Amino acid sequence: MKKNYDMIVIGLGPAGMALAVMGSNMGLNVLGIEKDKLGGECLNSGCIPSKSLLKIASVRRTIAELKKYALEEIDLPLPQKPFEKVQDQLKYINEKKTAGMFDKVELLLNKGPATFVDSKTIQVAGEHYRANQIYIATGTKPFIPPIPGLDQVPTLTNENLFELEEVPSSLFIIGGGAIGCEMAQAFARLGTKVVLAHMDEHLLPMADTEAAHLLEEELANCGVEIHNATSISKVAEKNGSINLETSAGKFSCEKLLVAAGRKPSISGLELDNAGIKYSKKGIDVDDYGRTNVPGIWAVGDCNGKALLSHAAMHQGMLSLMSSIMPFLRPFKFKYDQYLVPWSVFTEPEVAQVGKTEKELQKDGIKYEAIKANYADYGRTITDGKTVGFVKVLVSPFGKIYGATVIGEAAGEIIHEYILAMHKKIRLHDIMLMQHSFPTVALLNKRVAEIWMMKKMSNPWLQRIVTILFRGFKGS
Ligand SMILES: Cc1cc2nc3c(=O)[nH]c(=O)nc-3n(C[C@H](O)[C@H](O)[C@H](O)COP(=O)(O)OP(=O)(O)OC[C@H]3O[C@@H](n4cnc5c(N)ncnc54)[C@H](O)[C@@H]3O)c2cc1C
Ligand SMILES: NC(=O)c1ccc[n+]([C@@H]2O[C@H](COP(=O)([O-])OP(=O)(O)OC[C@H]3O[C@@H](n4cnc5c(N)ncnc54)[C@H](O)[C@@H]3O)[C@@H](O)[C@H]2O)c1
Repeated sequence: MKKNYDMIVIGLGPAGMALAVMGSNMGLNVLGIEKDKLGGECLNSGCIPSKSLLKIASVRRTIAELKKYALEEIDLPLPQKPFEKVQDQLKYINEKKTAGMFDKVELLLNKGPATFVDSKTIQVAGEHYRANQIYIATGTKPFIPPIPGLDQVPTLTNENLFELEEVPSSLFIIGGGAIGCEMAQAFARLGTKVVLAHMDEHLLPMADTEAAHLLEEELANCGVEIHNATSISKVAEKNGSINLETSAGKFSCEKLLVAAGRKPSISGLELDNAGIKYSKKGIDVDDYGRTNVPGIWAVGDCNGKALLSHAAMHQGMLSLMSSIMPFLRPFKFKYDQYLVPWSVFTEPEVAQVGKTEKELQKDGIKYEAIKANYADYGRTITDGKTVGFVKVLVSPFGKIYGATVIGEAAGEIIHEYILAMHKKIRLHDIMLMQHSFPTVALLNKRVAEIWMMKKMSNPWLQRIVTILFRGFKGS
């Protein structure tokens, strides 16, 4: 028997959740299909467990630094089943928070993967379901690089990392992206000897180079051994240890974490049955998230446009709006009309919006880089958080091309620049806006003041100011 719906959503991570919950709240008849757990990778094996582990590790680090805060030093506590704590938190969020959002959605949870029968029909566990609009939101899986021997040894990825029973004595991480950096710091702070190696020139390959170098220094201060621009030629297991041969030397470790990027999770969907086009990068979509087949959309990480939860949710919202409107042109539903910021939750945090210096140089755009340092501000000094800077890339007239923040609360204060760039607010507007003192966000105003003061150091401007000032005083 076929069942008919207004919309079917395949995969209930951030993208699918946004679609299913918003659609059902608009009164549509929605079927949500999830082969595993509600919340997808983000909630179950990505953003949330990684932040939970980072928090435990950060508290341990604070205890190790008690002397810095004029407090008596105490023995550093050993981790007490941190992964159980992480799993308890996931269970709480899943059962008490996420599940309640789906009360108006018909759910097929844990009944098996969805596969396409044709462009309007989906099959789950032998049953057929139909809808005129079908949204694929199946996310990604860890990419395992083709390194000889890697497929013969036990590896950790984000899919099993947070289910460990014990904190390992040593961990080798392949990958210096967001996952590699966050987990390197978390495990090092929990007492693991961590070595991180990756192919790129610096950590967080997409980041501002200066911020990446500062992060590298800070991770090294936590005890992480980092090898940039390193290739790994062989991996093998012997007597319970994993041995690696790399261009930076030979290494041996108890556990090996692979965090070398992602691949789209589309195998098993039988996309060919519906004639949907895809590549290694993901399902092909246009600017609105539409596949080549009318009525079928691919939203979130599975289309390979941006591998971030907030982008996945945003795409879900935009694609749903696009499905409602008969004419798309006048509405701002194109994905690329919106900036995609990102934050990495190490200490110091790293956050970015817009272009980096490298990108502006490549595009031949002239810019000024204005920086305010955390080390020069009373609040960050009293907090003991002096590592970091706010860097804004700006045109001579204050147009903001991009901003990088590295330091305490970077992921929070970057939002001022996201809004500024989104609404075309210039740097002098930020200077003229009062910021509450002594918040970390006041560093954003300080950057704008530094920019303005730099302008005022021009001898011609100084002459004009002097004439005007004296002239008015005299009148
Ligand atoms: C360790 C780690 C930390 C991260 N931290 C952050 C962070 O701090 N901030 C951030 O923005 N992003 C972070 N990310 C990225 C973030 O998790 C993803 O961008 C986000 O989860 C993508 O959402 P999505 O809805 O597109 O897909 P997913 O969350 O991957 O959800 C896809 C869902 O589809 C289901 N599915 C797949 N195939 C089928 C099928 N055939 N039938 C039914 N169901 C199916 C899957 O089971 C899954 O539940 C992190 C990722 C990792 C791995
Ligand atoms: N805080 C966050 O927003 C956050 C946190 C974690 C993950 N994520 C998302 O998850 C995605 C995946 O993260 P990731 O860290 O796995 O990947 P990534 O794409 O960010 O980085 C990949 C890393 O793996 C290295 N690498 C790839 N192949 C290699 C090889 N053969 N040998 C050695 N090194 C190799 C690269 O040099 C690079 O350092 C990211 O795109 C990110 O958007 C976001």
